[in-house]
Amino acid sequence: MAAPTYLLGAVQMTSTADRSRNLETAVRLVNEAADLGARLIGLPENFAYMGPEEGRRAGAETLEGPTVRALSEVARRRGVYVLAGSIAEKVDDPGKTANTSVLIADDGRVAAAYRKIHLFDVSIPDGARYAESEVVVPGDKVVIAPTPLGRVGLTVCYDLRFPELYRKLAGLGAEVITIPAAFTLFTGKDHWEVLLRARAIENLAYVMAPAQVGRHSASRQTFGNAMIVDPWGVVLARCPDGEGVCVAPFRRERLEQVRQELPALKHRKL
Ligand SMILES: O=C(O)CNC(=O)[C@H](CS)NC(=O)CCC(=O)C(=O)O
Repeated sequence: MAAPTYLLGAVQMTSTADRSRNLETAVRLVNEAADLGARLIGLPENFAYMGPEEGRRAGAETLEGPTVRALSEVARRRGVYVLAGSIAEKVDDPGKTANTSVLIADDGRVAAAYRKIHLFDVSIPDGARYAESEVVVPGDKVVIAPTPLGRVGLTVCYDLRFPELYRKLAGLGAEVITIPAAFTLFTGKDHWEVLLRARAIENLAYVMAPAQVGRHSASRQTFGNAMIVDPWGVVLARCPDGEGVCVAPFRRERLEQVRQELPALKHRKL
């Protein structure tokens, strides 16, 4: 029987090219969220490394690598689920990696892994150019993880702009949708909250969105505003600027009430 109520936790951090500091910060903030009572705790996209491309590829790991292992240890020790927002996962193509979100269970085992499907190939009007598909292989699988905390649907960052992925997750029974991100400041200031709340409202699900924040290098600045949104679209918790965590309750009764009062998922025609 799935837990009726528990706390979700979203981490906000400023990852850089300093891997050991990033991992130290990630572990510290997961522990902080666990201290606050959170049982499903998410880290942002690329929490382990944000820096020059060569360094990202050089540090690519498998799901048995040191980054996931370190977080598995925390998950097991604290008895919490940890979403390793995304890591650069080693793939067969030596020039590329996958951008993979890994859900680690409270016994330390990998419960699910999702490879980011939509890659950020965008020239931002502020001058920055992103060409993620030059270095990342896209995933092609929709991933839902049945857990004792509910059915968790995994997505990453730019996926947020593609509602059809979230519809598929809703069809698979998603109750909590995770969206770890490194949204740019430029797009995030206008789009991030609107899109997160829309995904929660239209799919009548909790949304947990850990985020990168602040300045990562001379040319990269992210929006932050890690948040937790309820199935009515209400922002239950939001991180203020800087590194930290925010927590908010998942309540199954609330989820079921909202779905009963507003049965839109049953009214689909297309
Ligand atoms: O580049 C890195 O170091 C880390 N990777 C990212 O930050 C990823 C891929 S480039 N960013 C996004 O998907 C931003 C999406 C976004 O901002 C939007 O949809 O508006």
